[in-house]
Amino acid sequence: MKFLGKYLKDYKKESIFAPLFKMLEAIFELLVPLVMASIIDVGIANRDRDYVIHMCLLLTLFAILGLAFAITAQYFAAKAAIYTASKMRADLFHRIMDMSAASHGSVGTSALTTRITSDINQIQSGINMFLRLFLRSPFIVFGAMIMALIVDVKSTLIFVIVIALLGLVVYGITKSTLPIFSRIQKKMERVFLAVGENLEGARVIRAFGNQDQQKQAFGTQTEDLYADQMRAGKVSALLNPITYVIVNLGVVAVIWFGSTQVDMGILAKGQVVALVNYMSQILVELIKLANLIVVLMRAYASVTRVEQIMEMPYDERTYVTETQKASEADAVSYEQVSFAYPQAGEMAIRDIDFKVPDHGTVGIIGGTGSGKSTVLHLLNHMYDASKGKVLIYGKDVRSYKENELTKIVGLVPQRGVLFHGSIRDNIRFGREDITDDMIATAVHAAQADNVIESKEHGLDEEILQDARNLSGGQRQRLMIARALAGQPKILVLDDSASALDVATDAALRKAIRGLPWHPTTFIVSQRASSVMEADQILVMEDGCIVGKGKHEDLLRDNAIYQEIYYSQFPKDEKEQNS
Ligand SMILES: Nc1ncnc2c1ncn2[C@@H]1O[C@H](COP(=O)(O)OP(=O)(O)OP(=O)(O)O)[C@@H](O)[C@H]1O
Repeated sequence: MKFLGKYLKDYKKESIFAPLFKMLEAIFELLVPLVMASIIDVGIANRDRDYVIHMCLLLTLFAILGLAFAITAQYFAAKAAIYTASKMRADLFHRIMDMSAASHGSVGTSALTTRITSDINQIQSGINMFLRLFLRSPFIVFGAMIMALIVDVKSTLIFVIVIALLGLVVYGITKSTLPIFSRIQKKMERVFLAVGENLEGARVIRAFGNQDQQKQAFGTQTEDLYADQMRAGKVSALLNPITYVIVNLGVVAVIWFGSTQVDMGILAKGQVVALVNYMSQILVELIKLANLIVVLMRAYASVTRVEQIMEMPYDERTYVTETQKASEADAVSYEQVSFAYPQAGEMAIRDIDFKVPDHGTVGIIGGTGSGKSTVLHLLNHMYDASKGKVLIYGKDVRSYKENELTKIVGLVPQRGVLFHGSIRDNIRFGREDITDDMIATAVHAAQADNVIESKEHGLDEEILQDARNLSGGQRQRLMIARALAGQPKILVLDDSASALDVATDAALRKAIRGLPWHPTTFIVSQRASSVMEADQILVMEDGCIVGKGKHEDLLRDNAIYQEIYYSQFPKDEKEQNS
């Protein structure tokens, strides 16, 4: 709650005025039964038309003032709720943007999406309802009781019994439905996740003819959710009938008791009507209170979930101070590096040891899951190595600031994305120092000239959501251009030419070799043709480097390299060709 208080602190005025105006509205509401009673007992009883008209005008004034106060309260409550939610959403977004890869991986994209959308909406509704009702409803319940006390002390006992019974029923029902509601929230998250995955993977599902299985799995999940919703609905459905029965019994008791009082000349008829009205007001407010409790509990759960993300450590990576002269060493060195992903028991890579001189090219080849991408995740310090050291220009990567590393290492990830916006904006990607000439050089080297030419607006062509107006190969080339545009000293292509045809792939490698600033280049690929010209090839298997050297040496001595190479260039073909 301290967390929420931090946000509401900025809306002190609204947080005070909203309940205050709601209380003012409540005062008028509490006065209405008294005025009604005097209309009946004084105006109608004495056939005093003027009195009735005056009192009716007074009621109209109460209604207008009540409405004005209610609207003002709603304005302040909505303002505090909307601004708090917007600020929290913005802060959460910033927090997610600054999240380390490890934290991001441990929470997961779909959970983060739910927190920034539905959880923040729950918090917004909770704040809005809380500010309007947390004072008003108890105020009306106790106020109506006190007014009843003013009208007739003896009838108050009926009110006490009715309020106690209503309180018990509301408490019992809320207590038994709350755990069901929190289960529903969790199941709803799972349904959202399934919807998201199915929509994103719609094409894959169709391509594999997997629609029926997906429909069935989704059906099971929604049935499960439906069962809980029905359970909660059945229990909640008891609230109205039970409370109405109690209140109506109370009303009967008030009328019965009131009529005996009227007969004895202690109470007037209008006063009995006022008591009945107070009884109804109590009922309405207790039901509102029950709803408020449910909304607040849900909002509380959402606050906890959002807080959990906001409180995550900013950066779990470690940083060291090192002053070694950068230019004196190799561009990249891995010294006996091992690494296990957070929450994974096993090391994904073990004892990785190699050096790359400045301007050198390294090819990394190996089967799927052999650890190729993981080796590169440590190069730009996305994760801390579990053991050993990664050095860039002789300095531990942990001694570089994050923005220094992103300038030095230009990365084309295996599963990169382009964003909605122009091609130019995607290539420049917010880096103001990148000139149009640098973009042109990058586009040319990335073999993306014809991508730009094929678009009506060239570099200003809009990339649509999910880059659906680009082919897989076009996307890859633009992502390579984006990495090259900043002219990084180290270029990392993580299986990022897989959608290019062999000729374009070869032209790309040639263009990279001809780049004027000669970046040190890493090429990860499953294709032997993509890495065979590298100065050094690392062959990976099961998280380890099992071969290191030039193509000719590996082809002669390394069984795994031979296996990969000959599976792509069968011996017979080669012999026939030669
Ligand atoms: N974020 C992650 N969290 C946990 N384990 C991971 C993560 N990423 C990869 N791994 C595991 O680490 C191992 C190495 O994966 P990596 O992606 O480095 O392989 P790869 O050689 O690049 O494979 P591919 O050629 O299929 O891309 C695999 O066993 C994989 O399951």
